[in-house]
Amino acid sequence: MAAVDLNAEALGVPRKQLMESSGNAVARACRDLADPGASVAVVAGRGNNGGDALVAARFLKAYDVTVHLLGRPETISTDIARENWDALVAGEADHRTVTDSAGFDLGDPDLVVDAMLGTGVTGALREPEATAARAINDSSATVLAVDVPSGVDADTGDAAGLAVDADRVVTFHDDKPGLGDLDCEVVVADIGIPEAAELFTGPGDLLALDRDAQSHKGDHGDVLVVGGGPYTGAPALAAQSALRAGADLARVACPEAVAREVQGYSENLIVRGFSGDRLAPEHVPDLLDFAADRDAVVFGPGLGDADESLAAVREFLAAYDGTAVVDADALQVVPDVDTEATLICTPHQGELRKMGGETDSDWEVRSDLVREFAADLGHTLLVKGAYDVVSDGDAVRVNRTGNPGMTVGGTGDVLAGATGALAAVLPPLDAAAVAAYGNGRAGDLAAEAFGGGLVATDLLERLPAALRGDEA
Ligand SMILES: NC(=O)C1=CN([C@@H]2O[C@H](COP(=O)(O)OP(=O)(O)OC[C@H]3O[C@@H](n4cnc5c(N)ncnc54)[C@H](O)[C@@H]3O)[C@@H](O)[C@H]2O)[C@@H](O)CC1
Ligand SMILES: [K+]
Repeated sequence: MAAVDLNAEALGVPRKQLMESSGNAVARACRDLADPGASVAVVAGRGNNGGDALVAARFLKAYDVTVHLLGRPETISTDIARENWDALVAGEADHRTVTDSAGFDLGDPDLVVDAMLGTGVTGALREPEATAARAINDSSATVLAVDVPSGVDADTGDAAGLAVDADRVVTFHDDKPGLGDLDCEVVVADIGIPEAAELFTGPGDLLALDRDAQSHKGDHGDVLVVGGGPYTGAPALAAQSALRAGADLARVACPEAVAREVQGYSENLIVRGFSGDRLAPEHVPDLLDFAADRDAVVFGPGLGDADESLAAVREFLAAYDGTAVVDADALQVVPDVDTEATLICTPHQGELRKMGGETDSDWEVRSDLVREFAADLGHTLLVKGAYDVVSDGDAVRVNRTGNPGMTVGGTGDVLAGATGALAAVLPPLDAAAVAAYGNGRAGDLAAEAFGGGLVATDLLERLPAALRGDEA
């Protein structure tokens, strides 16, 4: 929800506007439950859940409304909730502040609006919320809960002890998993979050990358790039990109003949050579051993399309059960390989056709085609284009970052490496979507400096800023 929220904000629909819609939906539910003139007690906490109800109070002119704020106004935790409190006070609405539990008097209302806590609840209800919850549960009033009954965890439905016992819940945007088992009516209100906030990647998607401060080396991915032979820059770019996208370790397995050259691109890479000048089936057993201890493998950069190299990819995937990103020439083996592995395939539209997939110049039509093909394959697809389409066969995400300067060679290798790094820490669909977004943003930052003259290494340098969400 926080991710969708940020994406909506980036689309020009700020949180305060959503709060206004939420408050309006709460007021509508009140009108449903009580006749004009009825007494309504709005019990508001200090977060945005309370803020929703403070807005609702403004929409209930036909009722006898009393607003109880649990806590001192200075402790309201968000600006938008505080602004709505200030508006009620300035408008001389009937309001009280409850600074200790002894001071809470619910009165005898016909309807209670429970807006103490929503999705921001942590742990058991503290005071004065606990006292207020008991008073609400003891009263004979109809109880309308805002978003989720206070004290209930919206994800699990569990309450850490006491929770409000609601007659109805008006929840926002989407059903919450934890509300299913509650013994009350649940109404979902559309609060005007644009569909695009969920479909298109945006800054909210970067929240998935927030790191635990307690993390250790290796927690953020040990990525193996298998490639090189005819080309040496591609595997080096992909592996460096994995590091720039946050992996702790990036290794390259490439033919001995080019290992030195690959290592020469960067001392940050761990390069391991296998015999000869190209990947062949004889290398597979060793590679499988090596890959078993890695978090993700990136197959393809610079590999070429020699028959024996493609046969090796096929053999590898048939025996591998980890996570792999498949790019470039390696893509063509995917449709007829039987594998337990979780694959993220990163074709451009020409490669997609070569795999047997269809495409279309209209991105919406393309989205459906990509979803269907991903479902047929049983793998995640990231199909590159002006609008990148990502699908796991079920959900679809579309990425709009990037620019025409990125048609230069090597940007696909950067994307494949970043996808590998993110696949080590995120589910496949998210990894592909965030990688596409970050890669495109890195390209946009590079275009600011170099326009159509940008090169792939410019993206590498900008990938960390892009994945941090720095403005272009
Ligand atoms: N897109 C969204 O996410 C939207 C969310 N909205 C509302 O925002 C709510 C989430 O707002 P917040 O994140 O501000 O969180 P909440 O308002 O649910 O709770 C945060 C507040 O509760 C306090 N608190 C937490 N646990 C407590 C406990 N056990 N006992 C007592 N106090 C406790 C915190 O200190 C903080 O002041 C949603 O439930 C929904 O009602 C809406 O405004 C519309 C849009
Ligand atoms: K609530």
